[in-house]
Amino acid sequence: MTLVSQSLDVDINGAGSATLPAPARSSASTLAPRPRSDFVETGALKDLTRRGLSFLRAGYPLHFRGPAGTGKTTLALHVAAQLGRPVILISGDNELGTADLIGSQRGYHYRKVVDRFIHSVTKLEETANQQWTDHRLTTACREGYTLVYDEFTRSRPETHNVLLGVFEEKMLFLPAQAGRDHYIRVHPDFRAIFTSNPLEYAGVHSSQDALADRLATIDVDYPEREMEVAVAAARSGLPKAAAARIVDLVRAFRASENYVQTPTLRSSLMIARVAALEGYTVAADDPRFVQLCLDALESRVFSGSQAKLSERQERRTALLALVATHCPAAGAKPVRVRATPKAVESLA
Ligand SMILES: Nc1ncnc2c1ncn2[C@@H]1O[C@H](COP(=O)(O)OP(=O)(O)OP(=O)(O)O)[C@@H](O)[C@H]1O
Repeated sequence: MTLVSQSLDVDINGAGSATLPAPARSSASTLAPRPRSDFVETGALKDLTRRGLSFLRAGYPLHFRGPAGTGKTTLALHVAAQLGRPVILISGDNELGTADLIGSQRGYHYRKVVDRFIHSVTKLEETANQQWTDHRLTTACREGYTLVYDEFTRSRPETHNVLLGVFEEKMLFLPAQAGRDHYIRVHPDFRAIFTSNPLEYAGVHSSQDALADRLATIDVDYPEREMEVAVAAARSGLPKAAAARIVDLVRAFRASENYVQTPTLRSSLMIARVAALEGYTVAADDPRFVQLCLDALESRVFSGSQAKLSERQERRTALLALVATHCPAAGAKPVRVRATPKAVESLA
C-alpha cells in the first residue's frame, strides 16, 4: 500500500492559499487586466497612457492624481495592462497596516494523507504551525508584478514607510518572522501605479513628503466632452446623440458650480444607463426622464434636508432649466431610445 501526502494550507483569516515553493507563501491573488469591449480610448487617454508608461519604463513609480470620477482607476489598470505583467490591486484604507502590505505569520496547517489505492481512506493531521505568508507588496516585489495601489492616501502615511526603501534602494525590508529573508531585492520588472484624489474631504491623509517626492505624478482632470459622450454611449448602449444630450446637461450643471458634490462622469453614466434600460425618451417632455435627472443630480445640490424650501425650489428650477436646454422637448426632435441587450447586461 502506497501512501502519498498532499498538503493543503488553509488561511484561517479567510484567504485560502495554494501551496507555493519555499521559502515564502503568498496570499495575494493577481489580475490579468484585459481591455473591456466598452473601453473608450481617445487621443487624450492615449497621451496620458504614453506619458505614464514613459515614467514606468524608466523605473519610476507612477501616480495619477485627480478628482473623483475622472477615470483614474480605469486608466491605472489600462496602463498596467500595457506592461504585460500580472497585476496586484490594493485599495487604500485607514485600517490598512504594514503587515497587510508585506505579510505576516498566519495560517493553520492541515496535512491530508490519501491512500492511493483505497481513496476512501484518508487521514487528517492538524498542526498549529504558523508560517510566514507574503502579502501583496512582497509578492509583487518578489515576482516582478505590477502593483496598482488605488486611493493610497486613504491609508495612514506610516503604512507606506516600507515603500521608501522599495523605490530608493530597490529593497523590501521584512520583519524577523519572515524567516531567513530579512530583505528581498526588488525584481527588476516590479512596477507601481498609485491613484489618489486630492479633493476628497473625508477619510484621507496627506501624502507623506518622502513618498510623494519619489512618485512621478500626473494630474488627471475631468475628461473632455468627446470622451464623456463616448463613455456614456458605450457603457449604456444609447445612441451617441442621446448620450451627448445627457453629457451636455451634466457638464453644464458641473460648470454652474451650484452643488456641494461635483457631478462627474458617473452622473452621466447613471442617467444614460437607467434611461436606456427603462426606454425613456431623452427629452424634457418625458416626465420619467426629468424625474431621473432630478434623482441623479438634485442630491448633489444640498447635503441632507437642512436647506430652506425656497432655496431648494430655486435650485430645482435651475436644474429643470438645464434639462430643458440640453434635452429639448419633442418639438426639437428628441431622441427616442430603447434599452439594448448590451445595456441591460452591463447593468446586471
Ligand atoms: N476609458 C474609459 N472607458 C470606459 N469607461 C470608463 C473609462 N474611463 C472611466 N470609465 C468609467 O467611468 C467611471 C469612473 O471611472 P473610475 O472609477 O476609473 O474613476 P476614478 O477617478 O478612479 O474615480 P474615484 O476617484 O471616485 O474612484 C467608471 O464607471 C468607469 O468604468
